[in-house]
Amino acid sequence: MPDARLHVAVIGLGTMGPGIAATLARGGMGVRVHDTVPAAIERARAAIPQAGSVLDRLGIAPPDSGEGAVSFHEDLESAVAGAGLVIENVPEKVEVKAAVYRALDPLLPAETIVASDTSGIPITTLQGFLSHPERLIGMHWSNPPHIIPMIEVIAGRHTAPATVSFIADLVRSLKLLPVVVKKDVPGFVENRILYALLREAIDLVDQGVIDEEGMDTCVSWGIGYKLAVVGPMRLLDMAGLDIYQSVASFLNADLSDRKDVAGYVTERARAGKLGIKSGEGIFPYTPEQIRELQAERARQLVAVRRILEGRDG
Ligand SMILES: NC(=O)C1=CN([C@@H]2O[C@H](COP(=O)(O)OP(=O)(O)OC[C@H]3O[C@@H](n4cnc5c(N)ncnc54)[C@H](O)[C@@H]3O)[C@@H](O)[C@H]2O)C=CC1
Ligand SMILES: Cc1ncc(C(=O)O)c(C(=O)O)c1O
Repeated sequence: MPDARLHVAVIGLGTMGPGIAATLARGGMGVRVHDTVPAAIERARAAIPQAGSVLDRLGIAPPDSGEGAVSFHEDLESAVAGAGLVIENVPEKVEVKAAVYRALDPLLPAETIVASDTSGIPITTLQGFLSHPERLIGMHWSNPPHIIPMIEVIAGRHTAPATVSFIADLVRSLKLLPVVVKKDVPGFVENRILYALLREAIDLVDQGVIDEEGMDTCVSWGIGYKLAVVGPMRLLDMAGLDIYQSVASFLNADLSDRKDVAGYVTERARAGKLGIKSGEGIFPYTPEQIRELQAERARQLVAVRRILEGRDG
């Protein structure tokens, strides 16, 4: 069972790392953060307290022992020294993660747990790059990680049951929601659902059935809004399995089943249009718009979560 004296190393300080570090520190854990890019470490020095202020608005208080300290490390060795848990948050490329695990191997005792925040690389694949694979596990947070309470916990073929229990208990100790995924399939559960939805959304925009703004309004104020309150399996009962059977009997055959990535995405990515991180993707963003957008999204997500948790409204 993890306790507040646990020291956690967070490796990779891009989109996900700072929010994860802030959440762990608010849980009372000592957190050491590392990135190979000094500028990312410097950005994290501001991003972590910003995430902490959102945790304040969520009403998430530290334990009686107080908030954990966060320290910033340009070298991997000092970041992981004494860590009971290492959370890997480097880019979603097997070779990049493999290089991190090879670098970690000589630095970690055999019992130190390594948790990957991978979006969907099978954990069993990653276990091929780290000694003592029984201590490697998937711990898939969602963006923004300091706000979304659900964390997928995924065992690879070699992950020890005690490792699964440790991570699930740690998530609960943070007052978050662990979901133990029973099979190590690509994309686990959340991203298989999300990527099926995104594939269909992109296809419909690409076909001219709807434009980008209309798509976002349709999904956010329709099914997205409803799914925040009624999960898909309960929704089947709410709509009626007879209705689902009738609609699916003709619709399933018409849904996108493409196996590649749509040109709508690859063309933009090739042009360097990656989204907020590059100032333009599907939509253009000025730095001020990005700040306003991220602040407004945090405000709205906090308000919705407080209502769903029964604390407001
Ligand atoms: N962006 C998202 O919405 C989500 C991403 N994830 C997953 O989390 C992981 C990280 O994703 P992002 O934070 O979005 O990536 P990112 O590209 O924003 O950040 C990755 C960070 O890792 C650093 N890095 C690269 N190689 C490194 C190394 N060898 N050692 C230390 N740091 C290194 C980079 O400098 C960068 O700051 C990926 O596996 C991703 O699939 C999970 C949930 C959501
Ligand atoms: C587009 C996209 N891809 C992956 C993830 C993830 O959860 O890994 C997310 C997310 O919302 O966190 C995402 O939006």
